[in-house]
Amino acid sequence: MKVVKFGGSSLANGAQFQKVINIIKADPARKIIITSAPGKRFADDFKVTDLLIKYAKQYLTQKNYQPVVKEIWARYQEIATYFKITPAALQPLKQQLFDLLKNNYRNSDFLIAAFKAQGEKLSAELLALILQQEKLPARFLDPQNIKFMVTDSANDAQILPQTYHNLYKWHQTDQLLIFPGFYGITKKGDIATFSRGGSDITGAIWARGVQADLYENFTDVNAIYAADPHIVNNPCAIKVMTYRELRELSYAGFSVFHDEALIPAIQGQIPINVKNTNYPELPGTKIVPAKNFLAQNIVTGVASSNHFAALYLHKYLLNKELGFTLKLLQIFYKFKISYEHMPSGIDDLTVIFDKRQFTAAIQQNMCDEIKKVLKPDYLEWIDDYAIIMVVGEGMRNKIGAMRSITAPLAKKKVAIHMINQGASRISIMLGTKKADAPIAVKQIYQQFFN
Ligand SMILES: Nc1ncnc2c1ncn2[C@@H]1O[C@H](COP(=O)(O)OP(=O)(O)O)[C@@H](O)[C@H]1O
Ligand SMILES: N[C@@H](CC(=O)OP(=O)(O)O)C(=O)O
Repeated sequence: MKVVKFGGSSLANGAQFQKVINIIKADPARKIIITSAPGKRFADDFKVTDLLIKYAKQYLTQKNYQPVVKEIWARYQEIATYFKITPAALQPLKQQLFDLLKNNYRNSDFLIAAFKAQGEKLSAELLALILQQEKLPARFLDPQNIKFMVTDSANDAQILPQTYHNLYKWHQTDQLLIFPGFYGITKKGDIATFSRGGSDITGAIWARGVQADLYENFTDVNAIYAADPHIVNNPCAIKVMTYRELRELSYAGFSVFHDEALIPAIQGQIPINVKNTNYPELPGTKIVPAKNFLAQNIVTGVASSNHFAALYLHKYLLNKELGFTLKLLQIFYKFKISYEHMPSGIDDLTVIFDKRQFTAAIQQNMCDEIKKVLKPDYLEWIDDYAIIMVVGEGMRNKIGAMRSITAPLAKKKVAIHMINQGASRISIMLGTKKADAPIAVKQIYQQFFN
């Protein structure tokens, strides 16, 4: 059996829905279908998820939300009209969207989560209606009814282990199950979403839960490329890569596949195939376990990401000071801040964070407390920070890899603020200024792929 996820670009309008239906019909093994909310139809268009967030915020701030809710419904109406779905069949879907404001929510975070999740729910219900109209044995599954349980974090939930047990019941279904991506239900009964792009995670959870033979992830590119096509023109397509290669590259900027979605796939050892809805006959990219994987190149891909900040601390004899790092981590814990990396020297330490966790106040208070408790000789908050990740199973123990990465950067006068190699044997991480990140990606790509 295959679990198949269609991204927002694959469900953006009626014509895209038709391609999805053709793909479902083409292979009877495609039994469990995960939907995203309709995405952009053209470059300046809006994703339905973003419109739903606007709807929630306008409602919360008592602004006029009528235009945006009409705009959202128009997206579904357009698809329904394409397939000649009757107004009577459509009415319950429309009602849910308008009724969102009538429900009770624990707080504004859970309200936003519930509004946001409605995009994938309406896509799934509409797809089920269309497939039923085509006489296919399709059935919409509600996360509430089947107990797709997640943690209590409104907009950044994690799956609860009991969900895998609840999903296994469906492993031999002879129906076509249509399930909304991106969200689940907390123990208290609220809707909570994964982080943005999280329908990929739902698909991976289902694939592990029913022990699928394959997790197909349909998107709008022919393959995962060796570099982000927004940065490098016409990058090479990757035919096969390992889970951990993609995990590291997704973490550092390959937005085509959510980095957290790799974890259920790895746990269940489910192979993944990323494919293009517009050209389903193409092979796409296969993502497989490292066992028996033979690397074709030294480097598989190079990614960059800008949402980082760094805290640099200098204190003489830091290496001898008992409990220095312990106290530092206790301060992060107090401010509910997780850190990403912590490269260190004898008298220096840099801590790299995902800066989306910070407000100006948290940043200020945390730095003040660090100064008070740890008394560093020097503390600097570095906001202009990007991470470049060069990844490849072929890099393991490869002599000269570091020189091949840094030499082309020197040519373009890109300064490297940090190099981290060691913990992961298949990647090298570099810190640069944000403006240098695309130059660095292009240079490293040229070095290994041209
Ligand atoms: N290395 C990469 N390979 C392929 N696509 C990438 C890469 N890095 C970023 N992308 C972007 O990811 C997009 C697909 O992801 P996403 O927009 O989430 O699709 P979907 O709507 O199918 O969920 C592509 O259109 C491409 O612009
Ligand atoms: N619709 C959600 C979840 C998602 O995964 O979307 P997409 O498949 O379009 O990346 C979002 O925009 O975040």
